[in-house]
Amino acid sequence: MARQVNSQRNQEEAVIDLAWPNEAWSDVTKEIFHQLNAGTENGDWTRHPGYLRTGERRLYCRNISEQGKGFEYAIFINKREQRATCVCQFGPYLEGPPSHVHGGAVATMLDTVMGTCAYNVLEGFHLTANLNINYKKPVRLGSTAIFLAKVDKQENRKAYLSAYVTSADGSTTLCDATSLFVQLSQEQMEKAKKYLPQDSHND
Ligand SMILES: CCCCC/C=C\C/C=C\C/C=C\C/C=C\CCCC(=O)SCCNC(=O)CCNC(=O)[C@H](O)C(C)(C)COP(=O)(O)OP(=O)(O)OC[C@H]1O[C@@H](n2cnc3c(N)ncnc32)[C@H](O)[C@@H]1OP(=O)(O)O
Repeated sequence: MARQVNSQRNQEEAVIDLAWPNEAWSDVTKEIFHQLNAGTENGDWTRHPGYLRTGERRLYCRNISEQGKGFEYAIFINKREQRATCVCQFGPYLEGPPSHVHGGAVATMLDTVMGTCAYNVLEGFHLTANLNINYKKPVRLGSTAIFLAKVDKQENRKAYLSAYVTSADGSTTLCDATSLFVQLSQEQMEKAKKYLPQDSHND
């Protein structure tokens, strides 16, 4: 269920944590969510809240407010292992090839899962400098996929990540990807400060 989280910044703007099962989630999506969420019990994994802001700005992959029509997902982070795992169900508004998911929608989730991984396990803020994707199999619209991302190496401000996407049962690799995220310099952070939410809700 979505959880209302009041944002100190702007009372009329509700900040709702959508990274929870809702009635649009299939049994498969819910089952995988509960398996991943079980990993948070011993503290190895944490669930990354997925905020829907009801103001004029929205995180792109949280912008379709009709439940189940867009990206339905939750991301879990393992800080010590520098990894992230995401369960994602692709709604009917994400169509590319008939009855299959648009490659840009899959790219969005790859960018988001690797970006969220970098954001949670590395120091500072990183932006995507490069994203390479190999699309191995088409993804059926309405299906559930699992995204697994990790930090492979860091060189100064550069962080190299890789990810792959599997079918819900893990038997089929749908995509694999690599990316380069670059940490914002002090000077860039100074300029970026005005864009960062004042409260703790950075997602
Ligand atoms: C606006 C500020 C916001 C701050 C908050 C940001 C993130 C955290 C927030 C939320 C996270 C939560 C959830 C995540 C969800 C979604 C976010 C996903 C992430 C994105 O969706 S984010 C948007 C798309 N992204 C951009 O909008 C970036 C545009 N771009 C730039 O802003 C600059 O391009 C930058 C900063 C990347 C680098 O610029 P720069 O001037 O600071 O650094 P420089 O160019 O010197 O590069 C340093 C070293 O990286 C090497 N390098 C650079 N680019 C390369 C490439 N393409 N291939 C190979 N190597 C490359 C150089 O070769 C050099 O290497 P070396 O040091 O070895 O010489």
